[in-house]
Amino acid sequence: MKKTIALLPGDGIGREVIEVTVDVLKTIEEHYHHQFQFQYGLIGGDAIDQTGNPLPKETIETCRQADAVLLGAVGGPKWESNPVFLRPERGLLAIRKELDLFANLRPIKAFDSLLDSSPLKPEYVRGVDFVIVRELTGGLYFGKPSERTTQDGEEGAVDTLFYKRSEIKRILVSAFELAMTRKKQVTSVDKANVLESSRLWREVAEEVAKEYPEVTLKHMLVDNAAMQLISSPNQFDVIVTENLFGDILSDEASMITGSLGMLPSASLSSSGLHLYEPVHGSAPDIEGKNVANPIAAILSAAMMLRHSFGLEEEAGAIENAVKHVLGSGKRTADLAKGGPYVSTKLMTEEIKAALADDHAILNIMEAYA
Ligand SMILES: NC(=O)C1=CN([C@@H]2O[C@H](COP(=O)(O)OP(=O)(O)OC[C@H]3O[C@@H](n4cnc5c(N)ncnc54)[C@H](O)[C@@H]3O)[C@@H](O)[C@H]2O)C=CC1
Ligand SMILES: CC(C)CC(=O)C(=O)O
Ligand SMILES: [Mg+2]
Repeated sequence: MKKTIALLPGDGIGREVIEVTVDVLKTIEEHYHHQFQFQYGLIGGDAIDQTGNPLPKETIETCRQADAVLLGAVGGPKWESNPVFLRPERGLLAIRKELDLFANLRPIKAFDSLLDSSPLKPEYVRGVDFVIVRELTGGLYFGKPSERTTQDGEEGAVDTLFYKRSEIKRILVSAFELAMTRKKQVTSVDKANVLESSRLWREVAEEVAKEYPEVTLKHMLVDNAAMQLISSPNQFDVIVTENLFGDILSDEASMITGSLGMLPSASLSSSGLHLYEPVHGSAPDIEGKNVANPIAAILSAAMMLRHSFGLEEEAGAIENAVKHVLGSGKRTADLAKGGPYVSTKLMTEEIKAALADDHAILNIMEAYA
């Protein structure tokens, strides 16, 4: 299979994890006889430095001409004093809007071998397998006005949380469709006791639920949801929520798996061009040290192979390789709890070796079938 992949490494550890993820994809290419063409694009602080724009139009063009997009992360202290329109994060928000990537799927799946890496008790973590479906192109991050203002003669600031009915409906439909392929349980998270946007969200959720009689819909207030994620994460199948709540809850939920460095994601659009990105940011505190956990990015690439290219076997092979390496006790620093750990590059080499072994075994089985 021939596919073009747009690569947007971005800043900080985004560059480090994309570099090694490309190595993993090249291993897949070699073993399964595919041809992946990689086209690089600038985004974030890197793009500001080189072009003065956090999302140059050439980057959008590169993405549009690709079959899928793989992104690292953006941001960092170097650009923190930039005016708001020149912040690296603007590039990320802009690409999400530009490509209409409204549905961000963030799977939270606990690996048995990492039960000890989570701060939660193993009995809470074992078997956890749910997906947060985060609305990605609306809500507070895109609301207008978003500015400094004056009220009662005093300086203040305003951000706006606005959702159109159609925006709420399409993300809920995505969540219900996903639930139909899983345990058929949707938990819709909102703050309907306070926010009008949440009351509209609930209304639309009830309407969409009528189209999916096999799916159970539960509403949960976001503060309660934050607590339930820690106290009984096993109750969840599909969580659907608006942009800001999803952002916060998914970082919290990552600790069930042991680290933020474990969570992959897929940002989906109705156009068929999707973007895949680890949930974490550019992690300036560990940048350049070869200690970042590459698994979130590598599993994002697996999601890309499955969702964008239909390469189920290849995606499964990456996931199995990750499982195997973690099962053999290899840990990056974030998972090691002060114990011995391997570098970003070594972890990737282990995953590539497991992929090669897995493939060799498959070849032997085929030969004797
Ligand atoms: N998707 C994106 O591009 C995102 C960008 N950001 C940006 O990243 C910058 C840093 O933000 P933070 O709040 O520090 O969040 P962050 O997600 O970059 O890091 C939070 C903590 O998790 C650790 N961490 C994150 N990913 C890791 C990995 N793969 N392996 C090991 N440890 C990992 C970091 O070392 C840090 O201690 C900011 O400029 C922020 O705006 C933040 C989140 C998402
Ligand atoms: C710039 C932020 C919205 C990025 C982030 O935290 C995320 O998408 O998870
Ligand atoms: Mg976030």
